[in-house]
Amino acid sequence: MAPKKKTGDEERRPILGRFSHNLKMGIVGLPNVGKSTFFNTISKLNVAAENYPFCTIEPNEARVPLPDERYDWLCEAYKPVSRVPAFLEIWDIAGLVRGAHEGQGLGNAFLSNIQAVDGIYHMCRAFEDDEVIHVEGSLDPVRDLRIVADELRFKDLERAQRALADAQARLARAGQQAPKELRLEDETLQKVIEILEKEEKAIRHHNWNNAEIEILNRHLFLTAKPVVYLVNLSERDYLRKKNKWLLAIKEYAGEDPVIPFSAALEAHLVDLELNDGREAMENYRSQQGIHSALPKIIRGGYQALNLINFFTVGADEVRSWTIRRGTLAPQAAGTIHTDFERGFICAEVMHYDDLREAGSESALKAAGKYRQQGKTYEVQDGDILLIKFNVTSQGAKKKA
Ligand SMILES: Nc1ncnc2c1ncn2[C@@H]1O[C@H](COP(=O)(O)OP(=O)(O)OP(=O)(O)O)[C@@H](O)[C@H]1O
Ligand SMILES: [Mg+2]
Repeated sequence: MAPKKKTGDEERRPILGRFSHNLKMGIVGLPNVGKSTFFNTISKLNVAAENYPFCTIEPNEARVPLPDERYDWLCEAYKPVSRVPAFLEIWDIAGLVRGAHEGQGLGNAFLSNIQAVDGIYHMCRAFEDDEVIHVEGSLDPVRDLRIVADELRFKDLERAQRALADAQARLARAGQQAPKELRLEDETLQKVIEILEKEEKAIRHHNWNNAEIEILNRHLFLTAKPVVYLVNLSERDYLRKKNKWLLAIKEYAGEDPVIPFSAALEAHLVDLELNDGREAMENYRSQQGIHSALPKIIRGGYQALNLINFFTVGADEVRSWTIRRGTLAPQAAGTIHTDFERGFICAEVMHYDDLREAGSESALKAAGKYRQQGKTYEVQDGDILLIKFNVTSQGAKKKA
């Protein structure tokens, strides 16, 4: 069977956002909705995931292991000396209030934190608790989601207007000689303003063409970032899978994913694991019929950022690597080591699904599913790679 080939230009559509393999999610929402409770819980997952020695990077930055049964299976199959899962980086961001774009609350400092992340966990509060103060005075998650979304939109509008003024000044100076690029920038920014101001829509919800996406990626607007909605429920509502706001929240979210969870319950489970051990926690969980929402939340963030995994396997190490969807084999190899990219010759590729089906590497090879791929191969989620490279004969000379 011919391998899935992806070389045509039509398929290499640019993605909105920064091109990097090191993308971050930020937790955003009104004050007191449960952001830090959630953040502290996921930070502890690092401690709970015994075999990686940490950790919160900064008090408000955490690297969370990606739950992935493919990785677990590979570790079981190869029984390597060392195992390194993939991680998702998550930032806790202080609560935003109405008027932030005009400097209310932490205002611009808050917004620049959002500027630094690539995707947003937009958290809202759907739990009743008279002891926890609500900044807006009453419980209404859809109103709260709108407040935050509007602040981001207003900030984008302000930036787009400034960028447009700048582009138009350059256009005027260039006169007849204005390059096509500059005209396109002008048109795209006008469209951005129309969408934000007239349609009151987020930039990510418009269907942009490739040239426009490239321009937007120079600005990295806040409402262009992917959003995953996290609905923080009471333990009771989460367990009975009922909450009166959920339907309206889903309606508001449209195509963006919505994940109901309970920060209080997740905190409880992680503490149980840290105090009494994993087994005790798992026992409690299965007795009570509780499913943690954390794996879904972490994978949801990963998907929103368009991140995928490839693996390297062997007796020494099984490791899961993170790349952005659309990455070609040499650049994927470069995440392992820059020499691998510089001296890339080819990649030997088997897919996790094929390995799982065949049962062993030799059976997979016998079935003709072990392939050699060149520089134009787009790495697929679940590929297992062995990189062939030669630094001395290639890159080193080229560099000289
Ligand atoms: N699902 C829940 N059910 C009940 N109480 C909760 C739930 N989630 C969080 N809380 C409580 O809500 C309060 C506020 O939570 P937290 O400090 O995490 O909010 P925050 O969003 O980080 O606020 P800030 O923006 O001010 O930093 C805490 O007392 C926390 O215990
Ligand atoms: Mg907080």
